[in-house]
Amino acid sequence: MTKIGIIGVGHMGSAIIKGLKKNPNNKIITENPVNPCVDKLAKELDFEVTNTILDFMSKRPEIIILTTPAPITLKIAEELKNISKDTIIISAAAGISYLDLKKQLPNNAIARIIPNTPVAINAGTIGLFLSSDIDQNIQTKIHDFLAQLGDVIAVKESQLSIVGTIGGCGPAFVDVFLDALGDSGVLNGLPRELANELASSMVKGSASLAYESKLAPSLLRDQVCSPGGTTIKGVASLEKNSFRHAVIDAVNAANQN
Ligand SMILES: NC(=O)C1=CN([C@@H]2O[C@H](COP(=O)(O)OP(=O)(O)OC[C@H]3O[C@@H](n4cnc5c(N)ncnc54)[C@H](OP(=O)(O)O)[C@@H]3O)[C@@H](O)[C@H]2O)C=CC1
Ligand SMILES: O=C(O)[C@@H]1CCC=N1
Repeated sequence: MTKIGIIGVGHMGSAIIKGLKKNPNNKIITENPVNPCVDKLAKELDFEVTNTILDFMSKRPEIIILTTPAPITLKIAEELKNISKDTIIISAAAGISYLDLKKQLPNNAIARIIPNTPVAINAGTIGLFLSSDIDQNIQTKIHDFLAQLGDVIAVKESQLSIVGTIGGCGPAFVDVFLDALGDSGVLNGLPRELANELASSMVKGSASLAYESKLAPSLLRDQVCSPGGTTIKGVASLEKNSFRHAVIDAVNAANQN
């Protein structure tokens, strides 16, 4: 049994809990200000809730994941200063540096991650930064622990921001695309539910083909565009409307910390 502590049961914290609960060997203890929604979720998913850091620390979690709003994450880290030095700390707070976290918790192994909401179904993309001063066995333990939530992409800390923007913010950009695809189905007479199912199934399959084949997206696109056919007309329309530039611009806008 691994005792995992989650501080901050909001959107990201909840998604991580859902993913971790698939493994019966994970025992989840959380800390969050009193919130009936968190208590309701705790009943549904069967995890423990505490409302103070002191109470939380008394449960002796082996691994702590910080999914609190970025601006208060260092304050939370400071409140954890009496935690056992063997406790592994994993911060999901975007933009909070390793050195700043290390100043608060100098004796603990600390990892920075940028996960994404698909961790809820163990299909996440998790950008990971591990400092080279962390013992190799602990690095492996952290990597293996996170792998139960999805694909772990280990990078330098300087790369974590863009990795987090594409991997962490990306689901929202894909959701905008899915929503627009659904609208186009409804515009052409499909019921909304069917249109949304069609759109998400198509994106799931296209992403899996790109991921598994490792072919460049431009080659996969060429395989769909029959000469003089319908798809190339749609692709030309996307180009006319600066679709690719809009995507690049969205990532750059989100990546400005
Ligand atoms: N959402 C995402 O997809 C991703 C988020 N992240 C990171 O995760 C973190 C949380 O984001 P997100 O889940 O979206 O935000 P939410 O606002 O949904 O969740 C934040 C949670 O933290 C709780 N909280 C606030 N203050 C405290 C405190 N003092 N002690 C304990 N818990 C507290 C809030 O409680 P309450 O509201 O009940 O008061 C809330 O449940 C951020 O640092 C963000 O950068 C990283 C990658 C992806
Ligand atoms: O919107 C945010 O700030 C967080 C970080 C990555 C995804 N969500």
